[in-house]
Amino acid sequence: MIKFTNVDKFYSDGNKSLDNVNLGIKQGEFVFLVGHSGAGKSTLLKLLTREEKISSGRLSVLGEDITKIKASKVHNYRRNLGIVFQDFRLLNEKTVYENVELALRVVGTNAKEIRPRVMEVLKRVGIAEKHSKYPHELSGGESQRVGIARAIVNKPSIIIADECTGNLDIHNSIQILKLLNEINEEGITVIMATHDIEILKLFPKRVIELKEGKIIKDTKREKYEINV
Ligand SMILES: Nc1ncnc2c1ncn2[C@@H]1O[C@H](COP(=O)(O)OP(=O)(O)OP(=O)(O)O)[C@@H](O)[C@H]1O
Repeated sequence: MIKFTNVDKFYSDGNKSLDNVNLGIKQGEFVFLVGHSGAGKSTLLKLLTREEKISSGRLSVLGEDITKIKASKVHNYRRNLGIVFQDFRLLNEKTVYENVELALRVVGTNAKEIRPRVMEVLKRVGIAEKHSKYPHELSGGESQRVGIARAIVNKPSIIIADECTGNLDIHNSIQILKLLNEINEEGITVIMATHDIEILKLFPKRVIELKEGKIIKDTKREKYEINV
């Protein structure tokens, strides 16, 4: 359902960030993307979210050639995605409830459905009792739970997470990974870029390693041999 075929990505300064990437990810897989800083992890994720466009090759997601989507229609495509950020990106002047609610409002959800869906998803991530708090009143782990609630409230097919545990301690990172794992077990594809070696050890998943824009390893081994 995600297929990169001979994908290159050059930025406007001529920097080649992805070099002939060939990669298939099936619906329901959980994939870690690893590699040194500058290896191309964020670039690969940005191609999937259509924040950036490929320079050559082909990229299809959910059966659609996403390079052909017009800029004015990209928001429709993104409804299939739940995006989780390292720095949470919550709106500071909105409560937990309102941050999640907004994701439903922007896609025109029926007003009657909104409250039950927001509360259900806040319960799902274990943060329902904090629904009226503001982001500055939350810990990092709590903030990321809200980030995940916002990402899943529209029932996406794919979760894209760029270093989503990068600002958390190991305890909170594990809690967030457990949550992503549960979400994945419901059939949602999870693609997560990480530098977090402890997480890779604890959650044996497919690991794709990038180096200088190329995939140099793609493994489903129980224990990934860490050299990042
Ligand atoms: N907007 C941009 N314009 C020009 N070059 C860029 C841009 N974004 C990234 N790059 C370059 O592309 C390469 C890959 O960067 P990318 O951010 O994808 O790496 P990364 O593996 O995610 O790194 P990190 O782990 O530090 O986040 C790097 O050489 C980077 O300098």
